[in-house]
Amino acid sequence: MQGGMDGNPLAKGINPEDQEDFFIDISDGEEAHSTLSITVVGASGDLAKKKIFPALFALYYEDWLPENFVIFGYARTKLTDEELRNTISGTLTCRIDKRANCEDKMEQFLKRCFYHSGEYSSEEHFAELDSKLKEKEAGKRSNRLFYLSIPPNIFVDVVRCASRKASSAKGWTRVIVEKPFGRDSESSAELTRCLKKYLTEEQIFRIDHYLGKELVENLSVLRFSNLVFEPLWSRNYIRNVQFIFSEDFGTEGRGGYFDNYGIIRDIMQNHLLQILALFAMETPVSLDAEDIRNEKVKVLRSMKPLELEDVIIGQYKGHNKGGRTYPGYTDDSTVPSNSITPTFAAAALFINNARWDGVPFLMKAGKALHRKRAEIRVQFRHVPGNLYKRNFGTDLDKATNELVLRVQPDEAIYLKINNKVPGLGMRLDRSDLNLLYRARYPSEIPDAYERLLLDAIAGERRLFIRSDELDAAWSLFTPLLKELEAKKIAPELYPYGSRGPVGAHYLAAKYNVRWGDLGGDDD
Ligand SMILES: NC(=O)C1=CN([C@@H]2O[C@H](COP(=O)(O)OP(=O)(O)OC[C@H]3O[C@@H](n4cnc5c(N)ncnc54)[C@H](OP(=O)(O)O)[C@@H]3O)[C@@H](O)[C@H]2O)C=CC1
Ligand SMILES: O=C1O[C@H](COP(=O)(O)O)[C@@H](O)[C@H](O)[C@H]1O
Repeated sequence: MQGGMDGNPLAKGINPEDQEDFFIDISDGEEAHSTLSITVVGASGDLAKKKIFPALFALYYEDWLPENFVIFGYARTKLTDEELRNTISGTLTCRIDKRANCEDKMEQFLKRCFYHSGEYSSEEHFAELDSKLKEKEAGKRSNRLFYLSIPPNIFVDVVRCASRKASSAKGWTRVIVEKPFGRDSESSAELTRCLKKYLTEEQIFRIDHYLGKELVENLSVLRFSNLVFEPLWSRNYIRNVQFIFSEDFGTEGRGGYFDNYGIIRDIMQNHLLQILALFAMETPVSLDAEDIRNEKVKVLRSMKPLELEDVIIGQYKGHNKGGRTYPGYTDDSTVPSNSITPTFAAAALFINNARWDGVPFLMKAGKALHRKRAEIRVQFRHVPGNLYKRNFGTDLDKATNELVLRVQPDEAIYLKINNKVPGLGMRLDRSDLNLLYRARYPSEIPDAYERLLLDAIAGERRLFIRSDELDAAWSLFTPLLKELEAKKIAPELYPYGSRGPVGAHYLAAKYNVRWGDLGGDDD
């Protein structure tokens, strides 16, 4: 395997118009003689329909894909090429939908989409796929990307078959692996060991789609390119940092998967921890993938593994509201009725290094809560000897600055500041300096999967998880997960659509923290 197209046009700030040149320049001058084949394994599934095909179409629509490309769907379900195309065009909803010529572009895109039905552990079926790929590649140098959008228990079978029978003979072969990467340190290490029998680390692209979200990508820009923020980024000025994920729906349809994992593995150990590592890392030597990932690993290794006392867990229960019945987690037919799997968790984490000593990093993640939201909240310390102290009464917390990065929905960055209310008196007000993306930037925000697919095609690994990062992440959570399971700790129940278990408030209060998303002025 070798990387032909190194560097990401997006990351390097290259305009879409210059993109053809970009690919030609760095892919050894053979664009016209090379092809890109993308095989979506598990093409009949939910993620493929919801995210992967729409992202590929958006990339095609905006001319980010190279001139010669084909897309194959692979799964056991028997489908014709036409049926796959109908599924793609029928279910496709993405940001491009309302653009000019969308239908024509879709028609052209669908002509590049094909399907092969096969078993996941059959080398013979992957050899058949290889023949079809070769036919489309027509003797050109071929780069092949496999996207494993399948349950993890079949990752290794697919990688074995694909690497033995369908890897590229003349170009690179890369594999995007969806989460979950194991259930704990041991199973994750075993998965990595098995994958590495067939692939090098450079060929494995472990995806965490939160790293592809616009605001997460912007986190480093905000910090490292603004003098007003970088000097404040430490225990000297920051009192606590909060990483919050909430969904206003339950496990609907994914209960079978979810019950085996729970919210800590589903959201905290990966999405929230990855954001935390990006937030807290030291300045990397450069923007190179290895330099960034080196710094993230250092942060993760500086953290104290979670203990039971640092965590509270919850599970949503059914209830009636406004004449509507909301199901509880265990009402889901794919979930055991006595399940104690957490659908909510809050945790306090600490980084034992000079920059962050003593600063609580709080995480909160839950399903079936009162709203859908993902955000990073940075609460700053009090102003020492604040001249206006008496204007805030006894509640000094109301006078502290807070920086909020709203990852979704309605992306925004805002800073809560104290301001004088205009008028003759001296009344202070907490106001927002607000950068609301939809007001500032007219263009739609690309979906995370677009960015990540493009990165994988370009061989840019910055936003993918390296195996040592994964080990470090699991080391933090594995002892806690084992203890929760061994002791069969029952989650605190919370009503579907509520703000979650009260325990989350007590946990925060233990560290003198208030959740910024609840009870505040932007709640
Ligand atoms: N859906 C989502 O929102 C998200 C999903 N993911 C991850 O992405 C991957 C794909 O997710 P999703 O599309 O929801 O998964 P699905 O359960 O829809 O599975 C994808 C395809 O895999 C095949 N499959 C399913 N179960 C089995 C099985 N037990 N044995 C063999 N094949 C099976 C089916 O295809 P066929 O029967 O045709 O072979 C199915 O269409 C998973 O690893 C998931 O954890 C990650 C983030 C979000
Ligand atoms: O990885 C996952 O993410 C989704 C939430 O993703 P988002 O981009 O819609 O915020 C979550 O619903 C799912 O449980 C989890 O596996």
